[in-house]
Formats: sequence, C-alpha cells, structure tokens
Amino acid sequence: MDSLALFCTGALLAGGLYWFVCVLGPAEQKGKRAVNLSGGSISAGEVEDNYKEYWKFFKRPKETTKEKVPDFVDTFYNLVTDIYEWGWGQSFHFSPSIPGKSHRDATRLHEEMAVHLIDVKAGDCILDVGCGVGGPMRAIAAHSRANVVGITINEYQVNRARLHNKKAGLDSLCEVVCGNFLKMPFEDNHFDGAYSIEATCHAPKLEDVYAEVFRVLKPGSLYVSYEWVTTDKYEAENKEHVDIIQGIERGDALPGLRSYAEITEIAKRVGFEVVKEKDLAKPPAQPWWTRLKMGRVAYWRNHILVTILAALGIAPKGTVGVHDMLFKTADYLTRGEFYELDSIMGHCYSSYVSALLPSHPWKHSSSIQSNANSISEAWSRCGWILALHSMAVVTNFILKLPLSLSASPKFTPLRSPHSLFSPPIFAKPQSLTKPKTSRTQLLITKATAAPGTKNAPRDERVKKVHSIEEFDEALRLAKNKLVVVEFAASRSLDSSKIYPFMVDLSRQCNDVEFILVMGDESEKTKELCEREKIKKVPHFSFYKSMEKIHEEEGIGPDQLMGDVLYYGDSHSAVVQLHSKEDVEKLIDDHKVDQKLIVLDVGLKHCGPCVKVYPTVIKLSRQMAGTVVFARMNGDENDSCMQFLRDMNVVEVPTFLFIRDGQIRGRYVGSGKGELIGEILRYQGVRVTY
Ligand SMILES: C=C(CC[C@@H](C)[C@H]1CC[C@H]2C3=CC[C@H]4[C@H](C)[C@@H](O)CC[C@]4(C)[C@H]3CC[C@]12C)C(C)C
Ligand SMILES: C[S@@+](CC[C@H](N)C(=O)[O-])C[C@H]1O[C@@H](n2cnc3c(N)ncnc32)[C@H](O)[C@@H]1O
Repeated sequence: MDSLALFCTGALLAGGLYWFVCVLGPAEQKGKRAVNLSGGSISAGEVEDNYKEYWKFFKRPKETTKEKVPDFVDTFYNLVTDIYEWGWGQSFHFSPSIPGKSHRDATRLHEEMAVHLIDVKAGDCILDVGCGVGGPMRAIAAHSRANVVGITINEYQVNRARLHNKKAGLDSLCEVVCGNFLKMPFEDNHFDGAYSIEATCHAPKLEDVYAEVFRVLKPGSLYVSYEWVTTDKYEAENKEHVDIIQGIERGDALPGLRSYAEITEIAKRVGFEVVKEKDLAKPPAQPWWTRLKMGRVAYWRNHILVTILAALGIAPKGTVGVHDMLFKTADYLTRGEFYELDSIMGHCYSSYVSALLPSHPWKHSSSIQSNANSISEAWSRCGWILALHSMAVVTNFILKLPLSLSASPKFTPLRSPHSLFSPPIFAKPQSLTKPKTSRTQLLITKATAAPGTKNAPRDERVKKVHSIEEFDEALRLAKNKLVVVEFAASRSLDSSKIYPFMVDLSRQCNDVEFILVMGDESEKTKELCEREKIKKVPHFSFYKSMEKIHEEEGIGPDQLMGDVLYYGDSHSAVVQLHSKEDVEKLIDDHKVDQKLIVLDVGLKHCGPCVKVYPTVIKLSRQMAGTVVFARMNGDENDSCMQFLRDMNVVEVPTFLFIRDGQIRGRYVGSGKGELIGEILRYQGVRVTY
C-alpha cells in the first residue's frame, strides 16, 4: 500500500513537472524549449561571468565606440537568444497588436509590410540588416519569393537561423552571414532592397550603419527601417523618464536610444532620400507592447522554471540572472508606454530611397504608387486602425486623377499618392550617386547578343526604326493598336538580355506592333532618343493612337509581358468595358445564365493592376464556362470614373463579384492566391485560409 502511495505521488509529481515545463512553458514556434536553454556560443560554465561582464558596459561613462559595442551586443545575444526564442518566438521584435489576430499573425503582417514598403519582387536580392534567428527573413522570402541575405553579429544566431531555414524548406532563398553591419562583407551596389527590424538601434552611431546600407544598395532601391526611438514626450530633465529609458537601454543592449526626429536627419545625411516615416506607436495604433503586459503571469512561471532548471544543472547557472534582467526590461518597456498615459517610447519606421534621380519622375511615382497600394492592402487586411489614414491617401489619389488627366490628355507620370500629403522627399544629388560615367559604362559593357547583331534571335516582327520620321510613320500606321518600343544600345548588356523576350512576345502577340530603336546607331537615332527623353537603356515606351500611354525602364521579362497584356489586351477572353453603360449591359446579359461576373477595376498606371492582370487573363481562359471576366480602367473617361465613385472604389485593383444582377462582394488587392480564393468562394467552393 505504501509503495502504491509512493508510486502515485511520484507519478503525480512527474506529471505535474511535465505539465509545468512542457505544457505551461512550450516553445513559441517549435523553437526552443525550457529544458534546452543554453548560453548561445558561450559554454554553460561561462554564462554567469559573461552576464557580469555585460553589466560592466553600463558602468558610466559608457564606452559607446564602434570597437566596443558590437562585442557587447554579441555577448548579449549569446545570453538572451534562447530565452527570446522560447518566450517570444523566432522574430525578435514587436508589432502593433491586431484585434482578432494571434501574436504570430500580427508579427507576420508587420514583417510583410516591410516587403510591400520596399516593393520586393520575386528573384530580387534583399538584405536583412541584423537578422536575428531569421523569423522576418523566412516570412519575407516565403511571401515574396525574393532571395534574402541576413547579417547578424552573433554566430549562435547564424546557426539557429540556418537550422530554421532548412526546416522551413527556405534555405534556397535565405542565406545567413555572420558579420558586423557597420562593416558589411558585401560589394557596393549589390542589393535590390534592404530592411532592418529593430536592429540598427544597436549601432553606436546610426550614420555608420545607414552609410553601409546605402553603400551596398543599388541606386534607386529602397530601404525600410523599423527603429526604436524616444518620442517628443520624453523629457531629458525628468528623472523618471531618464530612469525608464536607461532601464530599456540596459536590458536591451542599446548604446543609447535616439529621438524620433533624429532618424530621418541621419538618413538624409548619409545620402538617402526620405520617402516616408511614421510613428507606429502613436494612437490610434493598437499598442505594440500589449503582449508584454499580458504575459506577466507567464513570465513569473518562466522565472520559477528557469530557477528550477538552473538549480538542477539543466540550464546554465547565469540564466537566472539573465531572465531576471529580461523580466525587469519588460517592466521598463511597459512603464515607458504607460507613463503619464502617454508614450515616451515610439516605434517608428522610415522608408528611405537611395539614388532616385530627379530625371526619372515616372520611376519614382510607379514604385511609390505600387507601394502605397500594397501597404494599404496590408493594413486593410490586418484591420489596423492606421488603415483609415492610408485609405484616405488612396482615395484622394483617385478622386484627383481625372482632373489631371482631363487637363493633360497626354501621358502624365502620376504623382506619388504620398506626395499629395507632401512628405519630405529629397532626391540624392547626382554627384553622390554612382559617378556619372557609370551610365556611359552601361552603354559600353560588352554584350554577347545585342539587338541588331548577328547573334540576335530571329526578329522579323520587330520593326527597326532609324529616324524620327520613320518612328512617327510607324506609330501612325499602327493606328489604335498597341505599339511597344524598345530603346536600346548596341553594347548594353541589359538591352541584349531583354531583347529575346521582346522578340518572343512579338511572335505571340500579333495584334501588337514592336519597334526597336538603337540609340547609339547614328545621330538620327540619338536625336530620336533625345526627343523621347530616354535617359537609360533598355527603355520601353508603349503607344496607342500615336500617344504615349506608359513607359518603363529597367524591367524584366515578366514585367514586360505584364505590360503588353495590360496595355494591349483586346482579343482575350476578358471583356473590355469602356463605360458605365457597358457594365450595365454586361450585367443584364448574364442575368439569365447566372454566370458569376468578375469585374477587374484598375487604373492605367497602376503597378499592382498590371501585375495581377496575367492571372486574370489566365483565369478567364480556365474558367470560361462558368465565370465571365471583365475589366475597366477608371481613368479611361468620365463615365468610367463615375462608375468607380458609384461603386465606392477607393483602391485599385478592386475586383467586383456580380451575380444575378447584384454586386455580391469585392476583393481589393493584387494577391493572386487571394483572388483565386475569392472567386472560388463566390462560386460556392468552401475556402479555408
Ligand atoms: C528589439 C529588441 C528586442 C525586443 C523584444 C523582442 C524583447 C524585448 C524584451 C524581451 C522580453 C522580455 C521579457 C521576457 C520574459 C521575462 C521571458 O520569460 C520570456 C521572454 C521575454 C518575453 C523577452 C522576449 C523578447 C523581448 C520582448 C531589442 C533587444 C533591441
Ligand atoms: C532585436 S534583434 C532583431 C532581429 C531581427 N531583425 C528580428 O526582428 O527578428 C537585433 C539583431 O541585430 C543584430 N545586430 C546588432 N548589432 C549588430 C552588428 N553590429 N552587426 C550585425 N548585426 C547586429 C543582432 O545580432 C540581432 O540579430
């Protein structure tokens, strides 16, 4: 009997312990478990000493030099990485909390927002500055199919990140490098975009890391940084304020928090052009620290757990001190926000663009315009209150558009939606960009199959034009057909790379005319390029009825195909609507057969509309029996614009779903998967996301 009682007590204790460790203290995202806590790259026996060493850094005066700081940050991450993973997940940052969404989803949306802000495309090479164990990197690579290279100072994080990348099946897209972001082992002008999430706050001087990012970015590409800053509520003379901020600095290995106002100044100083900045912690945004506050009970439990595990020799001894420090940090962070019912600590993001040359306003507008659409899409998806602000921007944009179009019927590069709110936008001076000769260099790069050379593909459908007169005549003869013109140069490698795709397209699209102009062929073609204001090759211009309707520079094959389909489509299965009456007629026509009508409403120069259009064409063929696809450009004429207003379309692209003469719903956005999901849903297929 005694042994049975003993057995039962033992079993209960073991069960209780299992519940306490594994159920109450599970790893956030299949990452670390409490029983696996380590000291990163530091051996278990050295954790305590390193923790003491860490504290020495804060003995006044702080040694905030670029020689000392990275080492102490590295030590910090050896100490905390496992605890962060165990108690927070694989993404080491905050995000605005979203009602109805889990912490994990809110985190992912916050990360994906960075992708939208910097306009990442599949195949791009993106830099993650201070990547941690790679939570954001994986979300971003999976979402965009871009290649992401992350850099972190901490070797243990590199190993963790590589392990997670492999487990997630993303190791072909994600690469992790151990290095110092103050001196990155990457070549100049290498990346198509960059982001940093709550990492550059570890830099002793923000100039140093921003200048490095600027150096490795290709001219014209975008960088977004989510920064930790003090807000204008912070008073340097207020003892309590100072106490809180210093507490945050000590518990987060920060050499010194910077103020909100400083960030953009620094970015400009190193040469970036500031595109957008925002305090994400400002009301009405949902507080990003909510989860920290709610987690207090769990953190108490964690503390007991860590103490027991350290006493049993399972966790390194110093872990208790480290956990205690984090516990206190959580307290400082929430106090910082609650203090005097207002926040003295902000969470700001700034999006910077480098080397945007003023001579290319269209490039500026198209990238920002598509960013704005995607951002508002992301915000409206997450239901964040900031969405209202963003929607207002886009609404203004659409309502102002017809005025500018009717005033100037010719091709007018759209102003960026942001510029309607007049944010500070500064162009990088030319002397600070790549030396001017680099443009010439582009023209003299050796090409292997330049258009017009004997290695070029068979291209009889592409008309070679040699003068202004021939050019104008070709446009005239094309009448209202779409004309695609490539302006190229014989020794431009990029021109020769894209040319075969144009030739391919010319074979497939019989209703489109294709023209090639070799800018460096003669004085006459040079004159033509000058008249058309061609600054860089390859440059694609699209004409209809002798009028330029769109132009694009530095594009790849997908974008070229998308543009040709979008601007030239007249014989596909997608019904082209040109007025409100056209829409009414289409609806009437399909009242009887009860087919679902999917009406794609866009604008002429809208990046996301162009991007999603090949999917619309494909679906129109695949679903021809059951769904009718139609399309209308809101800025084609007044009647179309009125239709947009009547339908309350404030963002593009918007897909309206119509059946039995009734509008049943809409999808706003350019996500291919989401669009297909919505169509299936309106056809009665149950879709689970
Ligand atoms: C940007 C940085 C990191 C931000 C956050 C990810 C971390 C800041 C404070 C951390 C935590 C505080 C309390 C811990 C808790 C006591 C423990 O039981 C579980 C982990 C914590 C929740 C931990 C998780 C990460 C933080 C929220 C800085 C470093 C620049
Ligand atoms: C708070 S974590 C954020 C990690 C990641 N961005 C995320 O959101 O999950 C800060 C990161 O910056 C890195 N870091 C700090 N100083 C660095 C430096 N000088 N060089 C490279 N990485 C650094 C740290 O190693 C850590 O990975």
